[in-house]
Amino acid sequence: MSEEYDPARRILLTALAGLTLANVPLVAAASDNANVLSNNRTLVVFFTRSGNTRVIAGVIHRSLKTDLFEIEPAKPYPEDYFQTVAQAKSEHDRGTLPALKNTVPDMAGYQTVYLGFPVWGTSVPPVVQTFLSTHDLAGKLLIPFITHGGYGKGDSEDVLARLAADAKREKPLVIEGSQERRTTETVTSWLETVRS
Ligand SMILES: Cc1cc2nc3c(=O)[nH]c(=O)nc-3n(C[C@H](O)[C@H](O)[C@H](O)COP(=O)(O)O)c2cc1C
Repeated sequence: MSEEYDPARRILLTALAGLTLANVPLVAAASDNANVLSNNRTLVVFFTRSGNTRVIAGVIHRSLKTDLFEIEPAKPYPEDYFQTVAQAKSEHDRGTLPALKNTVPDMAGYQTVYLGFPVWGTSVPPVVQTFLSTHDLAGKLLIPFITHGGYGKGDSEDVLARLAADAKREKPLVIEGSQERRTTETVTSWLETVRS
């Protein structure tokens, strides 16, 4: 899995900075119909680690008044960035698809699905592949939004074509996001200076 970053690249999503989804209703979490909104035949599904994809999901969710579902693994990824990269690489190399914490209760009720994820190892993260393998998107309009750390969407569209073969697919939004690797390395170096 390639995970080399160019430190000169700009951090994107600054225009969207400050937007969070802290209080939005999630399909999986909603038990009081809080997620029943005016455009409830459209679902925004997303996976995120460091938050970039969540910001975009939130913009779509609020703009279109859709339902919202966060893909989460049953066993969370490590908090440490480098351990997560190692685990993701191992899953990728072995073809492991981690189990989901939750599934969408009524996928049949949605006509349009926006699907957002970060590029991991030049591909679709394994847990997003689990989502695609366990939800029937046949006949639905699938609109991907993909964030990456400067190296583009990789083979994401091929994976979507394979795992959602019977969905109608829209051209994805592909957008560069900030790199947790660079942030981690910068902060770690800074900590060394303030500690001494
Ligand atoms: C495990 C892992 C693998 C990654 N692999 C790539 C990659 O192959 N190419 C790339 O451009 N960025 C890669 N990135 C960076 C993310 O795609 C990028 O920072 C993304 O915007 C993060 O989205 P998020 O904040 O929603 O998690 C990787 C990040 C992680 C954690």
